[in-house]
Amino acid sequence: MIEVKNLVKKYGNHLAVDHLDFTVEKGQIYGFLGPNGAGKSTTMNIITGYISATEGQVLINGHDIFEEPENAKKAIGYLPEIPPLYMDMTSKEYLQFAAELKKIPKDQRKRMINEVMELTKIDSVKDRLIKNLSKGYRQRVGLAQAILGYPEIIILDEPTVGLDPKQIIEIRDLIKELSKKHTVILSSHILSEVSALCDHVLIISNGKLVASDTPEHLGELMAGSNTVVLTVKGSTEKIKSVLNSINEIRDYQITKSMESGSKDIKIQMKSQTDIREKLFFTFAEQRCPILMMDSTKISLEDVFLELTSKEQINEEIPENLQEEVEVKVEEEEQNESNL
Ligand SMILES: Nc1ncnc2c1ncn2[C@@H]1O[C@H](COP(=O)(O)OP(=O)(O)OP(=O)(O)O)[C@@H](O)[C@H]1O
Repeated sequence: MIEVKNLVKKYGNHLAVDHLDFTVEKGQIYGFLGPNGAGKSTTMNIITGYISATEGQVLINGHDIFEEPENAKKAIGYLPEIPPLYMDMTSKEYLQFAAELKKIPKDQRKRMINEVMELTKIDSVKDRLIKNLSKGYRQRVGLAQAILGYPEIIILDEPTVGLDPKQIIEIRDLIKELSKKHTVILSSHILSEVSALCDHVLIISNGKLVASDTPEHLGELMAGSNTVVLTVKGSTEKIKSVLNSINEIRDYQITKSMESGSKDIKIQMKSQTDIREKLFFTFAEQRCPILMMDSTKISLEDVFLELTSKEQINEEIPENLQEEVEVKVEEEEQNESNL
């Protein structure tokens, strides 16, 4: 439905979008997530034909947004970060103007405008000048404009920014409702919003796509997901032999504990299996008492931070760290025995 191929956008020397590739399938809500300045708005502005790309291609239902803009844009309704509203028009006048621009047939305009005003709950302010509307209502007018004509794809840049909690809930409910018939792409830096609303998350950092998956799957896949932390009494050698014998363990780090003769261990599992009982019995067999054990699950917030902080993008890092940590522990043990 939307294919973004090798998309690049440079502002002067600044690379705002760095070779993006992704596909958006029909009938789902996609969350475009990233820190400030990551390139979300730039990407959305390119997909919707607002600005040009430096390199790459965007196909909307097979139509190139740059070469066949009319055909491509027909399928898209867009609410930019700052809705392009005309302050001296009333809400209804603005929607009539938008209907003309969208070339909605005259005999359908009135009905469609009434429907979107009802959907976005702006009926009560339809005759008020936009400049006299609150931010929340202006946002709704922008949204009404985006869904006018029922385009297949609705793209919303930060749709709930500046709204009060009640309005946020209403707009989210509306987005859910829209997703029954439309494909929705929304950008946000509110993680709970993306978690709650989206079927699929695209995480962008420094113009690059760093993850593309369901919110649940992202949590499971990340290092640290389904993590168990323990404090165990025993030598590093014995602890390692126990940990190496458990297949479900993907990765672990051992550090010196505050408790004398003990080690702190952080374990990442390969899957969502609960291995706490197995750990208990295997350490017990080796006569290594577990002094503390706790399991944690990763949130989308952790995934976001991990993926968007430059230092940790490389998945190799945990393994390298593990080696460093192990060497450190061994050195410390050596020092202890020398004393
Ligand atoms: N017209 C422009 N001229 C020069 N640089 C720009 C322009 N528009 C955006 N940028 C820069 O490109 C980068 C990406 O900006 P963009 O607005 O796409 O990010 P964003 O992810 O939408 O951020 P935010 O969440 O803050 O809106 C930023 O570093 C920004 O300063």
